Amino acid sequence: MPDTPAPPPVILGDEPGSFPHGVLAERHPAIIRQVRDAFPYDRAVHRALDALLESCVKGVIEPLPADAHDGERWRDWGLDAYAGRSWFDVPWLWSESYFYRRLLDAVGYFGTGVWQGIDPFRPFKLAELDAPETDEELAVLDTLETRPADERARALLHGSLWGNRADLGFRLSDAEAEQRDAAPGLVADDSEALWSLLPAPDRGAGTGDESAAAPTRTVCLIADNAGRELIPDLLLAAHLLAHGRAGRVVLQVKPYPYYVSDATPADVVDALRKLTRAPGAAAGYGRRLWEAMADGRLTVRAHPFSAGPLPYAELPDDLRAEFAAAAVTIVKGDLNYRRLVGDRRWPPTTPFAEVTAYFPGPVAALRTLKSEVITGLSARTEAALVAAEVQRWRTGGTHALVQVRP
Ligand SMILES: O=P(O)(O)OC[C@H]1O[C@](O)(CO)[C@@H](O)[C@@H]1O
Repeated sequence: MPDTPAPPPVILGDEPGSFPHGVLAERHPAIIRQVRDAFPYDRAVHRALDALLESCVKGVIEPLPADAHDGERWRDWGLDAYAGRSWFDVPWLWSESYFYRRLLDAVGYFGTGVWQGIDPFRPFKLAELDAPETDEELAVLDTLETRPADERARALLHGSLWGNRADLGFRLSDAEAEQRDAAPGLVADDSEALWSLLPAPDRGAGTGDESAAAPTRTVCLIADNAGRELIPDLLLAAHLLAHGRAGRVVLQVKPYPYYVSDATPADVVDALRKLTRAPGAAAGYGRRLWEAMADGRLTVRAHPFSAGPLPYAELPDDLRAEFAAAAVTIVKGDLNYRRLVGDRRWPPTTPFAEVTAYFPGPVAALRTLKSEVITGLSARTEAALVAAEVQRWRTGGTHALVQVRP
């Protein structure tokens, strides 16, 4: 039996001029500057932010404070092996993730002072939630309500997919991202396979009497960004519950602020309040979601692993069991895609099913492309993308994919 070939190398940020290097050397300092200006932080926080900035650009990975509540966990995740090394010389996935954990330390998020538990990205998240574009997107629901259920389902799935473009970390240092007239190209579309994993629509469902819906299975949704991505995710969840496509939706969010715009439980509540206070059909979605949370059909989880630096191949047993029992686990966004397939230099035509064979249950990725890793493309699609955009299609946020491993 020939040995299984070694996987391609893990992506590092050690190549000046490369995308990962730019994220570590330019985007992270930009995020530190934006966070510093967003709050009336005291001198101690400013000193800590200066030290982190120095460390990011010229220094090495520092260990967590000795009294860090999650020190043991980060040591299990590899901190002892990486402390003392350059941010650019360890797996990019790991160093990027650890940057956000160190940023929370610098602003006193886990401390005992006035900044304890204050999300350093909250101003950016609230500004997005209150932006006119968000109201415009919610107003579309009034029109959508007049369409047949299967058309609504497809529209809400696409809303969840393209909601991933709204990513503050991606935009904070790429201001043109919003203005760029994205040529929204789907580089892979397994949407029909995704729908086939879900129970058939319940004929009586959608009548508002969800109790009529057949007892169906759980859909896990590993969320990504708050605001204009989380709202479409919640709308999709509401539709699945209302139409018998899921008996329960488990929404996995982050236990603390992460990657600027990643959703926390507080962001879920903000999104629900936004919906319930919106005019038109959006308020009905908000009320149904609020009730579903209250009766357990919508469950929100915030597992520590969700804000960790490891690939999903290293899922802890409790999450493995949860995903194994689900009809499908929908994995949202670019970072989750990197964790799902492994942040490696896969040939783009590497089968998605091959790199996700370890995943304990059926899995679907909904992602806009914002980093280099890619799998599951046809040779024809790859050739067309390269001919049109060289390698820009990988990181510009203008292309997306729906990939499924049943
Ligand atoms: O919010 P998303 O879709 O996970 O995107 C986060 C992505 O943005 C970046 O920080 C920069 O593109 C990536 O490193 C990361 O995977």
